[in-house]
Amino acid sequence: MTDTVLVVDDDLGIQKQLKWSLTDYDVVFADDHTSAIAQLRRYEPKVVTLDLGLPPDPANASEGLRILQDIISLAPRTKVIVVTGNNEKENALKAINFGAYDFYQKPIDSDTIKLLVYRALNLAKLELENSILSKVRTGMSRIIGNSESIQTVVRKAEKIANTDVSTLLLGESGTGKEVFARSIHEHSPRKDKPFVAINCASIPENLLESELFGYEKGAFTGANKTTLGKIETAQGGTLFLDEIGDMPIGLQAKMLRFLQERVIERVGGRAEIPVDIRVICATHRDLQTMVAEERFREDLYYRVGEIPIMIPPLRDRDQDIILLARTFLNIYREEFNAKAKSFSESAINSMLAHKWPGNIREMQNKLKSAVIMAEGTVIQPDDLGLFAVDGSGESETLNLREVREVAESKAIRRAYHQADKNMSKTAELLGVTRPTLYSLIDKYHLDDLKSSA
Ligand SMILES: Nc1ncnc2c1ncn2[C@@H]1O[C@H](COP(=O)(O)OP(=O)(O)OP(=O)(O)O)[C@@H](O)[C@H]1O
Repeated sequence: MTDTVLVVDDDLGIQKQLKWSLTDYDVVFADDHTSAIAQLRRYEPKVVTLDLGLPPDPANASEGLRILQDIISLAPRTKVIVVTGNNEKENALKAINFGAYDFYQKPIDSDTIKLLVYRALNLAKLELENSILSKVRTGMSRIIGNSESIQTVVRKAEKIANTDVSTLLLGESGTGKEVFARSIHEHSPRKDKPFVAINCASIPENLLESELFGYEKGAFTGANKTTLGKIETAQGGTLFLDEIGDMPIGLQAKMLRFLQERVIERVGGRAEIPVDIRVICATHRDLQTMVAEERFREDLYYRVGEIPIMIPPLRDRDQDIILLARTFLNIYREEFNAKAKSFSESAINSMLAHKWPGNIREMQNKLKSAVIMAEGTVIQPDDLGLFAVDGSGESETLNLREVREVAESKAIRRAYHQADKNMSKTAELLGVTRPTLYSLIDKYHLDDLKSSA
């Protein structure tokens, strides 16, 4: 089948020229926003050439950039080659920043454009193949993210999915611990059996035992019938104990026995009931410190954490921030039938600069309200409740103290990752002493750097 190339240009002469140059392809045309989007939907071209100077604003690039953003948000895999006039380098760079594949300047040279289209098409095909392959290969499709940090964790999770070792998922709130637990279950031999989740922090202490272990009729006032606990209902499958660090110390001994001997007794019962389940635990607490402070049993700590997995915070996942934001934008746009379709450059920069203390859950909340609140089709930093920042990640504020804080925090974070989280090396890279580094970390509340030091 011949590949289709969409040419968006209002100049008939150029349309003709491109048609003659691109004889190996089916070339279809559009000359404004509406027809461009209609052709995109109809032909789903892998490659688009787009003139930036289009009506109603042919002298500027605004309409072209708007079309570009819409193409990228509707069909992110499309390779858009932007055509600009002379001396429009700034717009060309802007376009690349918005996700254009490449640009070239008029006048059009037949051989150059042929080569560009050929290469763009090859790349688009390769990416498509790769994405199909990687879906088959990794399968953990619930987990969105291409960054090295998240892919490393996915690979670990895939390896342990086939085993029955107890896994302890560590990470800040909202980083996706439950998503990982479910994915591990779905990729394990237990996948056709139940996945049962219980949050130890959300159930009052006096109820947690019966919730987990079940109870016999008459075990306590109100126990009218024998009731299975979460552990028994997970029989054959996986039990996910979220916020294990919040388990009362009194219950930890009973938990340990269940994990060691794989038998339980219901509350008020005597019979030992054998259970065959995989256990995955999670916590955002520092269990090692809790062990040192005798708030968490050491033997239980080793039992639940045979293999600990650290899920990185969102701020350490590079471009995944944008990938996730685009994904949630598409989901919420459909859910709320809203018109917001893309992000302004400043919104993208502000998301990349934000620390995301609430991680992916915070991003979901911010995007939901931005999609609902945005006035136009393009989401601005304001809609997200974020400060506008420019391309270098610097805050637009003129307050020198804030400017310094943003710049220094960013440099510290970069050095820290470049130094592989080694504090001495980080200090060296920054040209400060270790004590100075620690005091800056305190001053700017970069707490996550401190805890993993
Ligand atoms: N990589 C990801 N791709 C897509 N969605 C994700 C990803 N990680 C998390 N989410 C979504 O983010 C939300 C929070 O994830 P989840 O509940 O798993 O986090 P958590 O670490 O268990 O949080 P908490 O510690 O507060 O319980 C969920 O709606 C989840 O679907």
